[in-house]
Formats: sequence, C-alpha cells, structure tokens
Amino acid sequence: MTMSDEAVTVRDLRKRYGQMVALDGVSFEIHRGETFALLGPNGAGKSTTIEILEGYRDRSSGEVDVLGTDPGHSTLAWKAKLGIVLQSTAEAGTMTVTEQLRHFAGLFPRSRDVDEVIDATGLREKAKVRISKLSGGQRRRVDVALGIIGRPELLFLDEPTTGFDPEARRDFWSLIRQLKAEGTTILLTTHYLDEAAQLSDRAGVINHGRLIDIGRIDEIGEADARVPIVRWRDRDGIRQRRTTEPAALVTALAAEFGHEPPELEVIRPSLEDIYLDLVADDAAAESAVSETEEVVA
Ligand SMILES: Nc1ncnc2c1ncn2[C@@H]1O[C@H](COP(=O)(O)OP(=O)(O)OP(=O)(O)O)[C@@H](O)[C@H]1O
Repeated sequence: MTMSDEAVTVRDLRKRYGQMVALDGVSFEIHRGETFALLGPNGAGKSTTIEILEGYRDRSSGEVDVLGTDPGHSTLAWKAKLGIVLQSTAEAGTMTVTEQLRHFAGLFPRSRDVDEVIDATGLREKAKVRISKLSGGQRRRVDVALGIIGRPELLFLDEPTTGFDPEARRDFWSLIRQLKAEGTTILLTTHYLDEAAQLSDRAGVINHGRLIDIGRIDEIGEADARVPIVRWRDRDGIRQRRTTEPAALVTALAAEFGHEPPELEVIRPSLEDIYLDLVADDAAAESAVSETEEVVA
C-alpha cells in the first residue's frame, strides 16, 4: 500500500448550522510534512473546518480524508496520530503542569519525554505549579505542550499564540520549526499574519465560508498586490510609487536629489497588507453582486 502524499484532502466541504451557511464548498489539500495556514476574518469558517478535520464536528456534505481516514468514522489509533490545540483553553484543573503532561503522555503509544516538552514550551519554572494558578499565556503554553506530547503526525493549532508575549511567540516559532524539521504536518490558524508568513509553506484564505485564495505564502494575492512601494519626501511632502524595479527608481531619485532622498524607504507589502487587500476585494465583489441582485429584484 502506498501512503498518500496528502495528509489532508478536503473536497467541496459544506457545513450549515440551521439556516446559517458556515462552509460553502471548500476544497484544499495539505501535503505531508508541510505547514499550512488557514487565514480569514472572524466568523469566516476556520474553526468549523478544523473541527470537522479533527472529527469533533459533523459536516453537512463533501469529502474529507485526514491521514487516510474519514474523521466522521474515526478510530482511537487514528486519534493518537493527531495533536490538537483548540482555540479555547481547556479547563484548568488542580493538577500541576508536570502531572497533567505525565497523564496525557500515558495515553499515547509514542509520547515525547515530559521534561523535554516542558523545556520546549518554556514551562520549566512553572512545572510544579497547579494549572489553575497560571496566567492566560502560560496556560496557552500548557495547551501547546499537551498538543505535542503524543508526537503527532498531524498537529492542529487553532490560534495557538493568542495571549503570548513577544518573546514567548518567538520561542513558539522555534518549537514549530523543530516539529516541522521532524516531519510533522501542521495546520495553523492565526490572526497574526507575520506568524503565518514566518511558519507556513502555503496558506488558504477563507471568507464567508468560501476559499478565496490558496497558494505558497509568497504567491498569495494578486501579483499587483506584491509590487514594492518606494516612498520618499520631496518639497510637497511624502510621495510614494509602486514599481517592480525599485532599485532603478531609487537610483533615479538619488541622481535627481544629488544626495540620499529624504526619508527614503523601499517597502515590500507584508502578508498582512496582501491579505487585507484580498479580503477587501472579496467584500467589494460581494456587494457588487448584491447590488445587481437588488436591481433585478
Ligand atoms: N455551534 C454553532 N452554531 C451556530 N453557528 C455557529 C456555530 N459555530 C460557529 N457558528 C457560525 O459559523 C460561522 C463560522 O464560525 P467559525 O467559528 O468557524 O469561524 P472562524 O473563522 O473560526 O472565526 P474566528 O476567527 O472568530 O475564530 C460563524 O458565523 C459562526 O457564528
């Protein structure tokens, strides 16, 4: 039997909550070993998608394959291959960090060393503290520790670094890179676009339950949206121009000024800029459609 190159395959996935259409025909794949970011505004359908893939939520229709299994018909052996960090922090029990991790480690056939996970998630100083006594960001680290303790083949991270301070976020990024180097497939949702850009190979952008773009992180968005911006100050104020040849423009400006142009910057649009353009364009297209519909009605 050959193992599929895809860790996850989703075809025409639909989900309704009563009358509310949360997913309206979403299709994508996640290759084995890659880190894939699912991006989108609040309420776009990211958690719904992830929860269906995890087997926590039924779908209305469509096909889903996760590590060779339909999550709607999961087995314990399949569940043991997943690592899950849910959006909401789990109930803080009376156990200490170490006790909780030892307990979970015992549930998996190939679990990681508890001390190793405590160090990797920056919880050493809090190892003997009850989880109920931890700060929000520290509890989130426990969630991440619990997600990786079972050495998952596929790790789901739903807004994993919410509440982390900047240093903790950087530490988390190194941990994710290490897991990726070990071959872990990762599905990440985050509202921190710099995080998605740092960690992911590819991303899908979801809006109102539809996938509006998918591709390599450096290919997301229209080509125009990635054109660099050259900005400088002249007598009239700040000026800027988009150009595919920023070096030529900077050289021309330097010649014109006879010295370094004041406040010169060459800006490459960030993933966040590109993402905001994409979602705004989608909203504009939707309102254009509804205007047409109104005229027809
Ligand atoms: N259990 C539920 N019952 C009814 N509607 C729901 C339920 N869960 C989610 N929804 C609705 O489905 C839509 C998609 O929600 P979902 O949680 O998947 O979005 P999201 O992209 O994860 O958002 P966020 O970034 O805020 O976490 C939203 O409009 C939400 O209100």
